[in-house]
Amino acid sequence: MEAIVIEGLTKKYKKNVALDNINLTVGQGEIFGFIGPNGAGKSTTIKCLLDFIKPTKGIAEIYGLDAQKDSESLKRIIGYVPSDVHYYNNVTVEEILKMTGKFHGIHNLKEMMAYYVERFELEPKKKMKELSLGNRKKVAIVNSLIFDPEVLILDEPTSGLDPLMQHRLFEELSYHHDEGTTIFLSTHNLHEVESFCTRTAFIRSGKILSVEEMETGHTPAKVVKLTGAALQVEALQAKGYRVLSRTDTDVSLLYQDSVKQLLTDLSFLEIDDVEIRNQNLEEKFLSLYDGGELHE
Ligand SMILES: Nc1ncnc2c1ncn2[C@@H]1O[C@H](COP(=O)(O)OP(=O)(O)OP(=O)(O)O)[C@@H](O)[C@H]1O
Repeated sequence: MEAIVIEGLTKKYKKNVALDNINLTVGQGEIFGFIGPNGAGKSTTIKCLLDFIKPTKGIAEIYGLDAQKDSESLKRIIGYVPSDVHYYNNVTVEEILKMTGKFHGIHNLKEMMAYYVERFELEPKKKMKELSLGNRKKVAIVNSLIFDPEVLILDEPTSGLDPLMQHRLFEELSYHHDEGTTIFLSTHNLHEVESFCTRTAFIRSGKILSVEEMETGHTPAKVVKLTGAALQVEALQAKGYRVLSRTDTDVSLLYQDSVKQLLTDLSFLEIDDVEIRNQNLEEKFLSLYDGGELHE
């Protein structure tokens, strides 16, 4: 069964189309990255999944349950970390975790609280209003992990965390993923996506531009830099190579096919030097976000 299914999801705020007919599926046990520039529609998608807002059109389902109609049941299986953490000012960290423990019927709450308080260096007696941004984020993280959710929906979970806490968070996420939790991770951090996610959707202006496999085994595009006095690359362009940059003596090309074919194609050129490397996610990200259309 798919863990998350989104079909034709659309959200309009008057004339502003925040989500434009998006389709996505996330498999059970996946770590799915969700990445896009500011205002792309990431939080809107998440808010529809959690029934915080009603979509204008379309369907969002989690484990076969409708995000809107079955939101009460879904709250029992989804752990959520918001991008901005707001709790009542006067409640303490301990009180929040106890409420979560009661709601989810955590039998070993005391033990779990002691574990997570130590892992994330929380001060249980502190009131929320006394906490810094990063410490409030840590409370939300612990609150989402403590009941072993079936699905974790994380909206920029590392923003505000110091590097040690970011590392601890990913250790905990790996543990929960190994236990079978499906993770939906919205982030601006390309490194997190590259090193942690199995697949990633790129969203811009409310539209899904592309969904990429992140796992090893996937052959990334190659960036091929050629040096030579009289480089004739028109034949390569006709074969689908894309010119990324060009000077009198250098040409950088983007190529996505077999390495054997690449070497054959290059053997017909007068080249002084060649450098071949994999396109990294940052370049992929920029090529997807730069300009009005998806470049391929
Ligand atoms: N309550 C609202 N009223 C009107 N427009 C809204 C509202 N909430 C979001 N939007 C608009 O919807 C679009 C998507 O916003 P959203 O918050 O989903 O983006 P995001 O990808 O999460 O951005 P960021 O990375 O900056 O958090 C934006 O154009 C935003 O201005």
